[in-house]
Amino acid sequence: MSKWKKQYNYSRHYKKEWEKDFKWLTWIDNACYCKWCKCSLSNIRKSAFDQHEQSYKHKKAVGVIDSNEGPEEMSKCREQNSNYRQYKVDWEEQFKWLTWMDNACYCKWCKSFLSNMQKSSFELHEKTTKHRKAVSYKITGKVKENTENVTKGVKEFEEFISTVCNCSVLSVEKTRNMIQTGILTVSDRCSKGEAIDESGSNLKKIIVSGELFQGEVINYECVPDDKEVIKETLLDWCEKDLNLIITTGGTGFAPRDVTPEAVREIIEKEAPALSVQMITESLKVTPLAMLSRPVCGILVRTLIVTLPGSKKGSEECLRFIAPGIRHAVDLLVGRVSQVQKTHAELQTQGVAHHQGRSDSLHCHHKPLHDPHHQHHHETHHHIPEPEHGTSSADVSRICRRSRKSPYPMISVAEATNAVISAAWQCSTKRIKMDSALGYVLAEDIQAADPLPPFPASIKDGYAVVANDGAGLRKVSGSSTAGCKPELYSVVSGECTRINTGAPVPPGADAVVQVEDTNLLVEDDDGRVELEIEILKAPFVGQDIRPTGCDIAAGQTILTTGTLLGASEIGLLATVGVTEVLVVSKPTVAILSTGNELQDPNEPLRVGYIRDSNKTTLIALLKQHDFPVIDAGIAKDDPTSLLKSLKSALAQADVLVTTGGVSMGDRDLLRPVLVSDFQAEIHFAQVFMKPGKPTTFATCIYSGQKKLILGLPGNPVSAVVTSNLYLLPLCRKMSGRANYMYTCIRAKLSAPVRLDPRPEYHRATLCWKEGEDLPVVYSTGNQLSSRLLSMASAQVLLRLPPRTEDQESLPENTIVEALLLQF
Ligand SMILES: Nc1nc2c(c(=O)[nH]1)N[C@H]1C(S)=C(S)[C@@H](COP(=O)(O)OP(=O)(O)OC[C@H]3O[C@@H](n4cnc5c(N)ncnc54)[C@H](O)[C@@H]3O)O[C@H]1N2
Ligand code: MOO
Repeated sequence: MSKWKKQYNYSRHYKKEWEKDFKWLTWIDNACYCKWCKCSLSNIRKSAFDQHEQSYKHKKAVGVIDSNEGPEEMSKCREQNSNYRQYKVDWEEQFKWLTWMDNACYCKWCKSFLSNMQKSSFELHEKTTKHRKAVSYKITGKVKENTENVTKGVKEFEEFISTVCNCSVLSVEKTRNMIQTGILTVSDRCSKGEAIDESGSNLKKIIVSGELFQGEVINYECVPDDKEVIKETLLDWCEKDLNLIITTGGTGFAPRDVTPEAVREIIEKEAPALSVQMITESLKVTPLAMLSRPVCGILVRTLIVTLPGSKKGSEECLRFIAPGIRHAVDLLVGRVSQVQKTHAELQTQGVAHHQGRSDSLHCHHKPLHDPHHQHHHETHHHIPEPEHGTSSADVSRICRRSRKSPYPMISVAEATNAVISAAWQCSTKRIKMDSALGYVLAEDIQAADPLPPFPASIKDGYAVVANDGAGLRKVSGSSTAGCKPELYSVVSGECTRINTGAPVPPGADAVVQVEDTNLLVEDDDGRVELEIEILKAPFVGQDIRPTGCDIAAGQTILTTGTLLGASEIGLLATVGVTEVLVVSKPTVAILSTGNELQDPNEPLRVGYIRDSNKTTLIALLKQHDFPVIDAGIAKDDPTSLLKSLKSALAQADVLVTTGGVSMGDRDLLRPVLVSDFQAEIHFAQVFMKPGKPTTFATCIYSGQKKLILGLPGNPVSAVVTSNLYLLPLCRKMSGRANYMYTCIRAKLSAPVRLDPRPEYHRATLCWKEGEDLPVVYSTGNQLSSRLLSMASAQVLLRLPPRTEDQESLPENTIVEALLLQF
């Protein structure tokens, strides 16, 4: 047996023993309790155990339970306890998969917390996509971490996975969207071994092949036609959060056919259209399909479908419903991005023909949805929303809150990538040229007519016939800007006075600037030039802009994706395009959170501070030309937060909150987003200063995708993280190709001490005579609360984290500086 498997079984065995024999401690959620006196133990270190055993409360509780047995039981407990501790040491030494920190047990591979150490939760965890993804991620070497065990155990672990989980190690790509499936064959004969389960194994083969959808078979069992056994098995599998359960058998008219009845008793919602699809299609194959009684439905997040018992019938029925399975599962588990992708595909591709895989909603008969089904902004699917006014987030058990953030700490690059990847480009709209400044063009613009529309003079002077050379000219008229080009024509020996931009008259083929002429004859009162002398022989075309020399008729002057600045708007005016199609900008709502906050317009109350974050961020967005909504101040209680979030989400594409994202018992943003909005938290800890607890989540609200940036409450943290994440996000959504900030290199004017986290240090910028690079000056104390350090800052210096070898950077070090104004 492989080492992994041995360790695995060892742990199982140990836990069983522990649960059976050990009377003193127990685990609920991720906390350890004393069974006697029900005290929670903050950690499971020896010192804490010893101390607890000596406590009056514990001794009394032991005595109360059984005054005679108490002391004896206590010493048994002590013995068990020390065995347990020894076990833990051995366990940690040998078992590489799980580890303990404080009072929680977590998986070393994927860093997930395991809420308890019961067999079922371990097994369940091993099969999660997250865990297996992490394992395969490390094994395939995509992440270079300190994975001593991994490199040692690649082979062993592969073997372990294939033995224990009954499947092979999967690549990251493959595991991402796997539909975790259970196949339950319902047959008296197969369950007794009197017949071979061909249907179940055939379904398993089809699913594993990935031919229909990306699926993996987590459970595969054969049970008799016994309603209670079927129900029990299904309930057990649903508890493991399988995405899909397929039963085969027991759906007919035979007296013992009870699968539909069993399923109907446990599902919360029926999915009759799946049954209709199976029946409709099966009837085309055989009239006997009228005797099948499929029932499909949902229990929590698991879809259960009942297929007929025959190999052929079950395979056919699975194929009939396969096109809807992926989307159904995405909806059930709230895989927001996937749901939106499908909606977007439906919109853009319409009805495609089914070829091979059915892992999409494009089926060969007809679209499963109305072809008018819109992209996520107009989707009709109902992803659960908080319908009630009271938050369902339970934040009452303060003592048991996680003492370590359950979210992994990620780098700024990873965080940026997560935010940017979640962004979509806003829809397009036609707007007036005058309001188009700062928008991105969503169409090419062509010039309808040439510029100049006629040959125009480049100089103030005289339009002449070049061939006449230098010498005397009779002045026959004048062409001023705005006059009709054909007004005068020029013949040999004559010339016309002309101004810059005026049309060159017919006959003339050169312009001589006034500086290259002399006046010879004028009329009596000096108002009219009669004759002039050309001092230098002109050449053909001299000082004339030919028709269309700036812009040709039909020329594309601006292309899709161009950011409309002043000159671009000017070009629109030039060609007379006064309305343009542009990419809309996202609407951002800003919500402050905190009981201590008050409106800055009101006199300061005792215990309060003025809310500055909202004002700062609204100004920042205005400065960058993004529409912004003031979503007010939410109190630090789940229901107030829920109300404010609902109102803000109803109005905005992007919601920015400040405060309430750290580790305090009043930091409620994440619990409320998860419990009430089924939001997906993409990250909640970033390795940076300031901005460590920056949180990014997405959810569907009123059928529309929403992006939520939960920024830290500290005023500097909020504005720094806005520059790093919010502005690039808004630019990306507005269709800007260059959505990131600009960085330059600059020299430190003084030494700077490094922070343990990569720091975004506020500084001013100045060019010094003779320096090759600009020099930067720190704005002083960099406390995250000190907005003054941000006030005059022009750049954020990206400083590396402190290491043992490098505690500070000396003067003149060249550092990267992120420009705040560009
Ligand atoms: N145990 C831990 N505590 C903290 C950690 C940690 O990792 N473990 N992280 C610290 C860091 S870093 C930051 S940053 C802050 C972020 O905290 P929150 O985002 O939860 O924000 P609050 O606690 O609500 O407020 C922090 C600070 O900012 C003031 N504030 C909040 N909102 C505003 C506003 N709109 N205008 C002006 N000032 C505001 C608030 O009064 C607090 O002083 O957490 C650390 N703690
Ligand atoms: O990460 Mo916090 O933003 O340093 O103060």
